[in-house]
Amino acid sequence: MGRKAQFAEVSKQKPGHGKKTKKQKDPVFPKLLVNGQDNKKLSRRQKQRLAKAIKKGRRSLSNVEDIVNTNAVNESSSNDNLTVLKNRKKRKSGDINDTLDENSSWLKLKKKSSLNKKVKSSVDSSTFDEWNVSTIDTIEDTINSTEENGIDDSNDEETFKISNLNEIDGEDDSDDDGSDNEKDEFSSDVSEENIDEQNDDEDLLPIEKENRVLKKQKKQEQKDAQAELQLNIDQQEVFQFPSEESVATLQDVQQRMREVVVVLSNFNKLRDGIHSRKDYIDLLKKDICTYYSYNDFLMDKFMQLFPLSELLEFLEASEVQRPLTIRTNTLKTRRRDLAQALINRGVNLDPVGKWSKVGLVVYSSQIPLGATPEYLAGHYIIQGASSLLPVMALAPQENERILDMCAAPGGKASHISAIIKNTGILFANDANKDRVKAVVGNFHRLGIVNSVICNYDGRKFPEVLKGFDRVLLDAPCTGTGVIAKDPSVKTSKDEQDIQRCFNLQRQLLLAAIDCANAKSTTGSYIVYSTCSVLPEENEWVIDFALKKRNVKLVDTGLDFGTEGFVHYRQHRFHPSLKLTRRFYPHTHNMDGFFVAKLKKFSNVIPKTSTEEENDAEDTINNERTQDSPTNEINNKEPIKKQMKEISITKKQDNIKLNLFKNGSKTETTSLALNDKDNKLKNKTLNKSVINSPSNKGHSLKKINTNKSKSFSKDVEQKAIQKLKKNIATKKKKIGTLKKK
Ligand SMILES: C[S@@+](CC[C@H](N)C(=O)[O-])C[C@H]1O[C@@H](n2cnc3c(N)ncnc32)[C@H](O)[C@@H]1O
Repeated sequence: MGRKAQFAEVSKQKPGHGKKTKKQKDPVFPKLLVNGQDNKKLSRRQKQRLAKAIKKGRRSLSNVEDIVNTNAVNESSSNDNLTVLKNRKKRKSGDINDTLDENSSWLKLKKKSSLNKKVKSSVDSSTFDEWNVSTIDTIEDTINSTEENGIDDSNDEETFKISNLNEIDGEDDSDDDGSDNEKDEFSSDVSEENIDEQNDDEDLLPIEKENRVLKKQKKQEQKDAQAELQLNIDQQEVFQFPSEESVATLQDVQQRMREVVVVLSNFNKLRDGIHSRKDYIDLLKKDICTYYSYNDFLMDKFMQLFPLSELLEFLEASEVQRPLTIRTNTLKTRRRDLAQALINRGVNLDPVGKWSKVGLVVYSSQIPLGATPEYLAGHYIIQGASSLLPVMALAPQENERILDMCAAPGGKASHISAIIKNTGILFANDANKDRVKAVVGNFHRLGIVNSVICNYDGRKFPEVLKGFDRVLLDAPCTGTGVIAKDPSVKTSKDEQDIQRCFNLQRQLLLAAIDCANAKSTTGSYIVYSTCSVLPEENEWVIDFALKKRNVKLVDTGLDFGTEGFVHYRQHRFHPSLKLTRRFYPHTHNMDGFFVAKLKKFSNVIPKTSTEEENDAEDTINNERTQDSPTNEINNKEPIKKQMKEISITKKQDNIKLNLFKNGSKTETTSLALNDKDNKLKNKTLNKSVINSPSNKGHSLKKINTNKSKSFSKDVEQKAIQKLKKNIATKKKKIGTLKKK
């Protein structure tokens, strides 16, 4: 039964009836079995499998011995094997001619192929027994000599022996045809590896596979680094400015961005001599906007905020979503138990960092994290790592009265409740009715029972309720720190949005301060936070509050993050602003965030500021206030004009004297130096102190000559005259100093 081997030469296969007979050839047995000869050459795959199998020690010793025997070489005894090994070593060291061993009659090595070297090196470093090593070499040498000497396969005995080995191994060669043999080259290490890996992959544990992937990545990184190095070398040549007509692909744009950054980093040396620094910066800005899809306005803002190299890092990080994090609800479970429960469900997670005891970072999950039984039971809430920071800074205490002024959807508010263990009372407020519903849902799920959820405009909250021990203001903002989450920010923001935001933020912050009780025995702290990286929405707002209320900045208690700005471009903020904290996606691997902690030391609201607050409220309808940051930052014309009106002296003697002259004399507002000898001013001009960091010991008092009814016209005139005199003397002094 079955098909019979055709020992006679059959030139053509006869077509049969069935499918099998059409496809399958008659079995062919090695010719050696018939007449001791075989002209079948080994395919590359066969050779690889052979070498690998031996290397792995898969083949039994006897099989290999058989092969060696059939090679007609006297290597059956262990002594002989030793000899082969010795010869191999000698060949390596060049002590003997490659063909001086007993195989010299057929083993003629001219040069070693890459595979040969590769297998040898890997075998050398392995722990396989020496016998196998020598055998591999012998066989590989056979392969190489066969190929490289171009020995006629049909007459070659050893070739048969290797093919024989394949048959012993029982491997199916049906996929190896003649064309395979023609392509038989051992030149590409990479393809070798790939094939090796494919074969090996089946045997590997998942962790080993991951390790392999990591190694691959490392290799790729090395290659990239090399390419970058080359790029840097190339960039030593002068960068060619693109012509206006030239059309660039996205790749060209990316390359050009890097090149321009390099030129700008060493401008004098690397510039082309034709274009100015501004030309380069403009080109870079244009390219960045094209590449990352930002509008000009926001890119200007970021370019003012970050040095160029950091800017690219920030933009790159803003393209990638931050790792998903969850917060353990300690009202219901412990982090360890939650982690274990989620791991059991196939979630791959870790603690978020040493700085948090409740955060877990989730690398991968086989189930949606918003639908696990643990989630539904309220054991955790999905919350960005940076969202934990403001509540940590607030450090709420049990039994306190706490207000979260902008609470929806309730992530931070529920964190507060968990920390104070459902004691005291938490007011969770939000102006948006629909979003308040989310607070209700979350609080139910998380088991929060100490809260009052309300729906007021935060600016009006002091009229509703005051006297809180702590207030959290997680203010609405432009969201420039969370671009990865909401890429629409890239193109949707303009100057008006920022202005609208910081006006609202300033008013909300003043209201939050007014809600706090300075006489609280446990607190009287206000934490202000935003997910924006723009100073207009952060330092600027805090600086404003420092001037308008009896508050001071205190340490946030967060031991990481970068310090807030004290200087930003031409602007100077109160020095204590370095106590605030900034977080960036590119440096802290979390959303861009800002956190400031204020302590209220008096419930008295400085009187003069009410008028300005009203002014600020007016600006919510898109009017610009005098100290509007965007006004000063973006509109260079008003700054110059203002400077001309205000600036009288600067720096040299560390005193700033400012005089406002807006139109007619009746509108005049003046700022005068509060010198000790200036009794006139001390007596009459007891208005709010302006906390300018540049005052350095001198306080400036504000005189509103028009509105102040407390002093006579006479005193008013005297004050102005004395002030003018002072200014003249200062000017003179400065003039002489400058001359010197
Ligand atoms: C950044 S979100 C707050 C996120 C919240 N703290 C949390 O952790 O889940 C800002 C919130 O401020 C609210 N909001 C905007 N204007 C407000 C106002 N005038 N008074 C109170 N809340 C306001 C928005 O509805 C929004 O829910």
